[in-house]
Amino acid sequence: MVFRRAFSLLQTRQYIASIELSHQFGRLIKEPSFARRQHYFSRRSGHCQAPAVHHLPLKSSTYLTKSLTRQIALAAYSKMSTAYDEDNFHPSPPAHRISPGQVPDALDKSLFTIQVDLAALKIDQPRELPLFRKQFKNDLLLLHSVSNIVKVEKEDGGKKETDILLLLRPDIKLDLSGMSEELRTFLKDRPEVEVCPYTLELGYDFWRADEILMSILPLDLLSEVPSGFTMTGHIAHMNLRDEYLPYKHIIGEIVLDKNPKVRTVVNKLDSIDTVFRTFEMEVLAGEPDFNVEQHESNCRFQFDFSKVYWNSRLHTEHDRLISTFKTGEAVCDVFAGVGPFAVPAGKKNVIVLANDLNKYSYDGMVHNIKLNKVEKTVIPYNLDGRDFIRMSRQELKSLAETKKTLVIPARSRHARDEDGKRKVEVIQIPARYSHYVMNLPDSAITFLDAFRGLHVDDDDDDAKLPYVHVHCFHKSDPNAPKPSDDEVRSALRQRIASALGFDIPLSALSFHFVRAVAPTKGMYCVTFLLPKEVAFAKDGL
Ligand SMILES: C[S@@+](CC[C@H](N)C(=O)[O-])C[C@H]1O[C@@H](n2cnc3c(N)ncnc32)[C@H](O)[C@@H]1O
Repeated sequence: MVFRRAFSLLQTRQYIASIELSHQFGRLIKEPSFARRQHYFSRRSGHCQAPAVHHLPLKSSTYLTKSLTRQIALAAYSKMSTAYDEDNFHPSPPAHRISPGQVPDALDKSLFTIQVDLAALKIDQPRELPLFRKQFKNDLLLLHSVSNIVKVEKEDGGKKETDILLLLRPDIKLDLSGMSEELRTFLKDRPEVEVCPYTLELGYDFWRADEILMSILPLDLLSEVPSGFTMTGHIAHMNLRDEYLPYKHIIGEIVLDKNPKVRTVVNKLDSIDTVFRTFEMEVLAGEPDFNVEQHESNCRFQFDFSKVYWNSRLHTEHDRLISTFKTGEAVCDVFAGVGPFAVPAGKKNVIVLANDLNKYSYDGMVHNIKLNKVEKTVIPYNLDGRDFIRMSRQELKSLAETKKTLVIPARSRHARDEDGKRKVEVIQIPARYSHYVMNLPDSAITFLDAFRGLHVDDDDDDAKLPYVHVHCFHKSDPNAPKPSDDEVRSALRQRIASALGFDIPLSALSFHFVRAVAPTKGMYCVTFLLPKEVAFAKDGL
């Protein structure tokens, strides 16, 4: 079947992004997903009027390689030769392409203004406006963030007057051509409703970041316009590819202008630090302020983004694991960062012993424990992960023996008992952990040997052992076919078995795919009950 995909000029730009996305995941693009995307984009943009279409004669089996993606994108974009398409109103800012040698210090925003000549109805009876808008809605200008009602002040013989204009679709002309029969008949019956000219100005504020970037970047850089970023507090964090670096400050300025919540735009300078998972960053635009406040899992986190690890894309993973922890259970968070697992779990009255080797992460965690009032349930440590696992068992045991219970006031001040006193929850401190969380995907598996013999001093060898949630990356060979799920699982099992010094069967492991970090690199969380053979191994510790 021939895969003929029609898409509008406006949608072309979204199309570039969506092809790129699908390409990254190496999927064959199928017609239904395109249809859904088209629907979404046209709804979102509001540019739904009679779209201009370009038929792409692609076969359904066409695999969109990077170069094909670019060719399609450029072919489609080259059709957007004029800033304003007469028949189909999908405006784009005028092109002012800059080259690497001529990058201006700042963007001249006045260059992005276009004027569009429209026909408008002069409404003599303002109370009729709602009626007009309803009855002739298909004849009216429909453009996101632009009102189709305009008030024009004028002076008539020293007297100030205001005309109310209702802007019509751009393909409707002053001679009434292009309008619906209904409106034409109406105007015949109501000669007092005049059709007059109106010049609409669309300036820098109107265009989206990707539209401006499309109009300034060289043609060969249009296939992956870098308007995407990850937000951490007020910081937009970009990951610009080398070819976009000459334009980095202009790109940063546009991102800053177009996203009201962004105060600082940074670019990652080098690959992630191997020990503490932090990275060097450069400020592209805005204030050089790295102290952020981020909200996640109903908690507030404050930290210096330049000194600690934080990834806003992990929030679903944080929530997923936190939802498996039950009130009164004990959790050991080996690589806790500034507390995205530990603090929300503590808020659920889960007892958490949380550790991070990075002094700044540890300080951030201590701060966030206080900020979220979880001092009773979350205990911070600043140790190496292996040492921490080894002492974790004894630490909880002594806590359970010395403190025995935690008395935690109800979070709500309004939760009162019959005597009017604030309600409290009394929690028995367990002697055993229910969960170990190990989110250091690059190397967490290599710490698993620390579990050998961890329970050897236990009196009761039948008591339930903890779940271990170990995060890890799986990298596949970019030149080989994509590995199957079974192949990935088997490879991860082998690494875990070798670190545990125990041939753990595949059936004892459960695998959760967290996210694709790169086309050939996936992040996983592997969960298993600590095997008895490991916990009671005589050769450990
Ligand atoms: C990927 S981050 C995860 C942080 C947090 N759990 C989260 O989900 O966002 C890994 C953390 O492990 C810490 N870390 C790295 N090596 C460590 C080690 N040997 N012992 C303890 N913590 C370590 C880093 O400082 C970093 O905060």
